[in-house]
Amino acid sequence: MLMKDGMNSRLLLDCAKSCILASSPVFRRQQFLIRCVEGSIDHPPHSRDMQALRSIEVDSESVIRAITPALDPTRHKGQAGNIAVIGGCREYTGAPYFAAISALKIGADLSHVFCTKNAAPVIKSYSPELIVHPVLEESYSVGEENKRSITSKVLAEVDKWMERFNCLVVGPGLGRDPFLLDCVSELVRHARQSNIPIVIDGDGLFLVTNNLDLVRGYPLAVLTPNVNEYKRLVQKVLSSEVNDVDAPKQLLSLAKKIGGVTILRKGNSDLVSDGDTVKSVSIYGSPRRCGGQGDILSGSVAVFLSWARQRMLAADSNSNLSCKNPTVLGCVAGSAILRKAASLAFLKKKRSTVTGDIIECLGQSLEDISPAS
Ligand SMILES: NC(=O)C1=CN([C@@H]2O[C@H](COP(=O)(O)OP(=O)(O)OC[C@H]3O[C@@H](n4cnc5c(N)ncnc54)[C@H](OP(=O)(O)O)[C@@H]3O)[C@@H](O)[C@H]2O)[C@@H](O)CC1
Ligand SMILES: Nc1ncnc2c1ncn2[C@@H]1O[C@H](COP(=O)(O)OP(=O)(O)OP(=O)(O)O)[C@@H](O)[C@H]1O
Ligand SMILES: [Mg+2]
Repeated sequence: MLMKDGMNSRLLLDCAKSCILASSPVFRRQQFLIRCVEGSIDHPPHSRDMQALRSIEVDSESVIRAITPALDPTRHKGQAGNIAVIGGCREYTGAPYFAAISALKIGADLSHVFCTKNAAPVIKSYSPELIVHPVLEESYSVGEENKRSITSKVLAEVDKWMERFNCLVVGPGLGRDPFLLDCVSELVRHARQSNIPIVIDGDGLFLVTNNLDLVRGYPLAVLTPNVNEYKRLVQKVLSSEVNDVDAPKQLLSLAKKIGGVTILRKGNSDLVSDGDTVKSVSIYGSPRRCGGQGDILSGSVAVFLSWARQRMLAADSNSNLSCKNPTVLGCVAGSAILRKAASLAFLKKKRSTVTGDIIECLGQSLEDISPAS
């Protein structure tokens, strides 16, 4: 009977399946709430919790349909998105590749990677589709006396391109070398001066958590923390521990405290807040937790954010979406498409599903929601 008041039943069943696969007390509580909403438990004692769960779940498919641009023959290369990933070092070459190729597979026209010199040939060898710039340097390869001139060179190299990018993704596979992170801090400042949206993920969050002024008060910044990264952020900003019982409220105050940046807290349900509103995406994904899914998410968010921004800036924009913040819309759409792709990949590959399999399903998941023609 609770379905009648606007609940999306498929969405709830998706949500329930996801929770069944999880076993922590918090997930069991969510599962219980969903069964209450479905009506399979008669007199739920925590109706306020149920209402909270229902009120923040967003119709992510409508969001995707509203912001995905038509494939218009009058548009030229770059208009559907020109994305740059800043990441890739000695240890990690997979993460920046996953983020950058996902951006292309969602529908961006161009995808760049700015990485360290030795990571570049490896990343290039994964795909000829990516434009790879071997510009970053780590401490071990530079003498103390060269640091300043190398930083200027890196900034000049990236600045040549900066104005063309619709969004930067900073951090997948970036590593934590102090000199490299100093350089990247400067790049973030330059992007901010140029009003370019920035998605901060992975080691970019390590950098930003220790230097919050880089993003504080910048409405075009999106942070996409996983469990560890979120814990560090909460400890640093709120001087408290993660509160799983009142997760939306804590996320809201965290985003507010950093001056209205948008935060996508990844987990069983993905929660999104810009300090003003909280949305959740709980559609069924996959029980496989292979590394790299967060990288797909960051590349996807970058593209959808760019599309949402274009749509919101368009003079004829008359979308009736309840939320108009393009960073929130980008996060919701990115989360939903990753989850759909993960679910499709798991149907085919089961326990052997890896990140590449999910990337292969990105196109189909978007096509199912917003057909190309
Ligand atoms: N195929 C690939 O190339 C993939 C690469 N990936 C890339 O990996 C990077 C880290 O991301 P992740 O998700 O492993 O970080 P997270 O859960 O905070 O850490 C787990 C534990 O490890 C530790 N730790 C991490 N980095 C450290 C470092 N540099 N040096 C020392 N310690 C470090 C950390 O310790 P703590 O931070 O608590 O001190 C925690 O205990 C990031 O760039 C990501 O994009 C992933 O995207 C997956 C696919
Ligand atoms: N417990 C979970 N149950 C269901 N889905 C989850 C769970 N945790 C994460 N996910 C899904 O996986 C996506 C990536 O989250 P994850 O926590 O794996 O990021 P990450 O650790 O940054 O990944 P990466 O390995 O790329 O760095 C989330 O957006 C969400 O859709
Ligand atoms: Mg990650």
